[in-house]
Amino acid sequence: MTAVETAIERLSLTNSHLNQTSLPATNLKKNPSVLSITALQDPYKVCVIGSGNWGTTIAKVVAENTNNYPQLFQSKVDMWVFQEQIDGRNLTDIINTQHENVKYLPNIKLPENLVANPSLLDAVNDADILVFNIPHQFLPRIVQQLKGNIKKTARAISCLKGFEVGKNGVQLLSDYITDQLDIQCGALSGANLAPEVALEHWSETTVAYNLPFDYRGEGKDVDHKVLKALFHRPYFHVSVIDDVAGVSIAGALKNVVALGCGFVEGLGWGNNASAAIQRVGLGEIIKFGQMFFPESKVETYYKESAGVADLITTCSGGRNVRVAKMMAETGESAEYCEKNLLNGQSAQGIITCKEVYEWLSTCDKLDEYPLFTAVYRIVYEGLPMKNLPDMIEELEYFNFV
Ligand SMILES: NC(=O)c1ccc[n+]([C@@H]2O[C@H](COP(=O)([O-])OP(=O)(O)OC[C@H]3O[C@@H](n4cnc5c(N)ncnc54)[C@H](O)[C@@H]3O)[C@@H](O)[C@H]2O)c1
Ligand SMILES: O=P(O)(O)OC[C@H](O)CO
Repeated sequence: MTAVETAIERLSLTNSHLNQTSLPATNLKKNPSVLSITALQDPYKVCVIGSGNWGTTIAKVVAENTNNYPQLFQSKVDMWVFQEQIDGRNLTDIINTQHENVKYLPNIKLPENLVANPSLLDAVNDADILVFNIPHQFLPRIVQQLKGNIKKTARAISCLKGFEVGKNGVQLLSDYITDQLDIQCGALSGANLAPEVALEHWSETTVAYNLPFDYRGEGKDVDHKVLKALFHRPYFHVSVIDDVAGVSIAGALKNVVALGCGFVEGLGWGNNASAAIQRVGLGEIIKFGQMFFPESKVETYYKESAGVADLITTCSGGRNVRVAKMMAETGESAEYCEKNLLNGQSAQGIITCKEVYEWLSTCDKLDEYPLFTAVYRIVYEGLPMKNLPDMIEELEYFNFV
């Protein structure tokens, strides 16, 4: 036997288990763990505020689970819909009869216990859990309407990706909801392109929530187990953690990085350039978290779906990258491309890069965030995209003496 034949035989022996097809399943995967959870006398009523591409998708996820766990949740889920007319019919009527959101999530069958409601105050009436899911530019007006009209004991989860920048400086949207409505609010974010989740293609997400000081105890209040039951599906795997800041920062800022990736993609520069933008972007995301939200944990950015996984998926196929690519290919403005490409949906990076720029400018920190600054200047000041490498790199030149 030659040395090569010996090596091949050894390799095939070592790998022989790979050819076995009859191994018991328990040898291939971890035993599933079981969460024990207290059944409730008054199951929680859940309301989803928003009905866009992600709003409708997460409402579908939630309604499937409220149907599954009658010990925990009332089956009916109200989804507040910003009313609009589609071919002369109310969008809410179409959703409630066809069980499909024909404008924002076409061709996806919605559960019948998901009810579209055009009245915000009626939808939130008596709700114990509020799931916020709207483009964040509309949040201030919505919380104004909710003030004094929600249950005092309600808890909330924000699925929004963005910041509130105002007189309180830069704020997480979950903190803004807590401040405005005096209810505890966590965050859900992950590598979750809505069309894929809606088709029930497997993905992961991260839910972050802290028990409030007035936590009423297990079986009486929302906790990590309740949130897992509300959001986890066989195709949508949920990890529940405490780091609300890390989850929210990563979710908001990856949209700015995705615009940068869209620019280089539209210029035809390929995958290497996109990877370079993501590398610099991840660094600026982590630095932003450590500088302005020191309670956020660095490990969230690389361990959780809300971190680098969301950055990768958004920069591969999200709406922000598509809008920026069209800007590069056509020379049109961000607003024009968003309007013409997205049929009423939003690319949140366009607003977020402005908010971040204003905040960094206030803090005199623009120099430390060259990518975020460059993206803003390209979108709002028309700087040439082809200068992006120079804008984000500290080049060292040779000086011959
Ligand atoms: N789409 C995704 O893949 C995805 C995934 C994860 C997270 N998110 C985040 O979820 C949030 C919501 O995104 P989306 O995809 O559900 O929304 P979207 O981008 O589809 O926006 C459309 C929604 O905005 C609503 N709207 C329009 N004008 C309004 C007004 N004046 N007042 C209130 N609502 C109005 C529309 O009715 C519709 O429900 C964003 O922060 C987004 O970043 C989106
Ligand atoms: O389509 P985008 O760019 O808004 O990104 C969608 C999600 O945030 C991806 O997780």
